[in-house]
Amino acid sequence: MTLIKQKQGSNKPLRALGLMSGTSLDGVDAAIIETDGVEIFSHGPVRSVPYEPEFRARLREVLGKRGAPGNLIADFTRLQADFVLALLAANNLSTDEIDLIGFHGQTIFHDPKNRVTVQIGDGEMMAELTGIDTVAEFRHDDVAAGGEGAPLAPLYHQALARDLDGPLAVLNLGGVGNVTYIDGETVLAFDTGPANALMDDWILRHNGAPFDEGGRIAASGKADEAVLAKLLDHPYFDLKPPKSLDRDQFDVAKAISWLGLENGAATLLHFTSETIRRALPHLPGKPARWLLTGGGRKNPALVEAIKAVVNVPVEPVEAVGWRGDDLEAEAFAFLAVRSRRGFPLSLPTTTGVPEPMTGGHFYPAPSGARATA
Ligand SMILES: Nc1ncnc2c1ncn2[C@@H]1O[C@H](COP(=O)(O)OP(=O)(O)OP(=O)(O)O)[C@@H](O)[C@H]1O
Ligand SMILES: CC(=O)N[C@H]1[C@@H]2OC[C@@H](O2)[C@@H](O)[C@@H]1O[C@H](C)C(=O)O
Repeated sequence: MTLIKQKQGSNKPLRALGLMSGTSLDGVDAAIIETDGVEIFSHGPVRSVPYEPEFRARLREVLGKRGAPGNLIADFTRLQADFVLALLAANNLSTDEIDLIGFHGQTIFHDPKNRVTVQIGDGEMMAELTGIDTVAEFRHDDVAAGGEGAPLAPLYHQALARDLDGPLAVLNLGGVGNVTYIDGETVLAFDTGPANALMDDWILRHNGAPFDEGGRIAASGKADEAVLAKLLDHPYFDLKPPKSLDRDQFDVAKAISWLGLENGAATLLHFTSETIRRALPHLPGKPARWLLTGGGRKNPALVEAIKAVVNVPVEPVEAVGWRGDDLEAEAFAFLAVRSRRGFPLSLPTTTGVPEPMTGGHFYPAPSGARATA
């Protein structure tokens, strides 16, 4: 990466490393950026590592629970700390060249209406193991203040989009889907519905693969219209934003159980694209363009179905030079810097907090504890 010379002053850019483990449970992503919390000055090295099936199963076991065994939290944190050190070593960076880690952790439970959101991961241990100052627990304060606690990437989307013409929609197709509508200073966001999680679960159960590569299985089937209508008959889609979802909030197992592999996959894929149709009336205007991020943008069958729904250009975020595999890790690097600077992480229009709010908990690295990378 080309590292810019750091500006002096209170808002000098920091070199931050974001760590994201998303609802797909597919693995962990890390990305380094340089930012002052407003502008992004450079995009640095990235790294992704898939979880071993056994580790994924351990995470899956605690989904929907309000806590996790201490040894899982410690193993999860250690794995991510080792991953940070490996990323630095691979890029000849030492730990003292990184100012801050933004450690999202793994969401295992999300119930903002009852003011609870649980991300496992131990920020203090991360700071100790890496020797790098760490910000964690990004969603807690938002939820405690009555916000949804999610999505949090929208302010990063807005920062990235500052030179692009609006109105545009950034659609993240992860385990859960979330959209950010941006038009100048207007930014509005919410979770659209399930994106890949239900499809992944279906494929895993039926043929043991982690996901439907290229959407090929779904493309070889036919969506069952009656089942689709039943799935879409859910109060979530009529709720006005802000709104957010837990990974497993849609229990579709019974409705689709009798469908075969291909038709079940096709039905779930169209369920995802139809959730976008249901999102349209909640946007403040009609986006002139949709930019897709997250793993679902690599599923051509899903992308085609979304194109048919929105009827304006739909492109991967790479079309505007962003990094679709790394955007969320970058977002938590960005948010970590904003947290240190006391800048808002969320707005009434992104999570429903009563007023723009900062958040995140700071864990300073113990002095003299710089790990060798
Ligand atoms: N080549 C591909 N073909 C089809 N689907 C793919 C492909 N690559 C990734 N995906 C889908 O994308 C998912 C991973 O997406 P991503 O990494 O954006 O999720 P995440 O970050 O865990 O989720 P979230 O944004 O909800 O936290 C995979 O589980 C899979 O369903
Ligand atoms: C509670 C939680 O972890 N939500 C995730 C999830 O995954 C996608 C969607 O649901 C989004 O709301 C959020 O993640 C992204 C990174 C966000 O906060 O912007």
